[in-house]
Amino acid sequence: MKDRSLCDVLAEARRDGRAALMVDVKCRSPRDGQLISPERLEPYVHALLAGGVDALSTPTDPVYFGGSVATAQRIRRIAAVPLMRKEFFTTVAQMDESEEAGFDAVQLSLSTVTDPDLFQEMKSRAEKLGMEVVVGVHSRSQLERAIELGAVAVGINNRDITALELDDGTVDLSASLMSMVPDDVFVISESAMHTTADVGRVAGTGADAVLVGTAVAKSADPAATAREFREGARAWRR
Ligand SMILES: O=C(O)c1ccccc1NCC(=O)[C@H](O)[C@H](O)COP(=O)(O)O
Repeated sequence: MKDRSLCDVLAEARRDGRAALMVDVKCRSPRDGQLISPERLEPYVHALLAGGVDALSTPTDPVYFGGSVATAQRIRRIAAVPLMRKEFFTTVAQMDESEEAGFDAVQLSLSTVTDPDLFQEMKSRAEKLGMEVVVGVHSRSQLERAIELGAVAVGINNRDITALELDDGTVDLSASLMSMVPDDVFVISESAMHTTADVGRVAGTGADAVLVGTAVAKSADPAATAREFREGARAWRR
């Protein structure tokens, strides 16, 4: 295990009775076009840190999300919080690449890594390299499978990632699946949160973290929005 641990951050939030705030540093979205220009990357990440973000993720896919491993390394250089990689992973070698780039965690989505043997090989390799694996799910059956696979953390994506964000997504999905998750599995609810009320509603279902991308990137004051979302994820749990 690395010094920085996403699960430690989630456990700490759980002990504090709040949901942690994760921000997805997404340079481009298929729905909204460019969100973070290359010259804005470092100021943006500094703003998130100033806003008290607990952990970060970033999609490294260049085609739809405008990301890259090089961009992730720029984030890594300035952010001491846990960093999770999102990607349409296709090879086990990408686990080594993730570790070398400085990621603490990878999200392996059951929607995109559909070959069970490849999924298992990627998971084992990532864990062997000391990274944490978040199993991405988008349905009840995928959540059951994630639990069977011994996931320590699941990312419930409120959007169908295979629709490339052109679906609206709804936090109702996280709300409906929460009761199925055993206590010893951490839950990150991801996507389709636009307001502090959305964040609060998800935190209120018992998620250990909320992961927001677009709403923070589009905000005129990302530090203030991160602060507000973090506070929302705390206040609604009381
Ligand atoms: O979720 C994945 O597995 C994934 C893989 C490759 C590229 C992107 C991926 N996910 C991106 C997202 O799910 C969203 O950007 C993220 O949850 C933030 O969503 P939003 O707040 O709605 O912008």
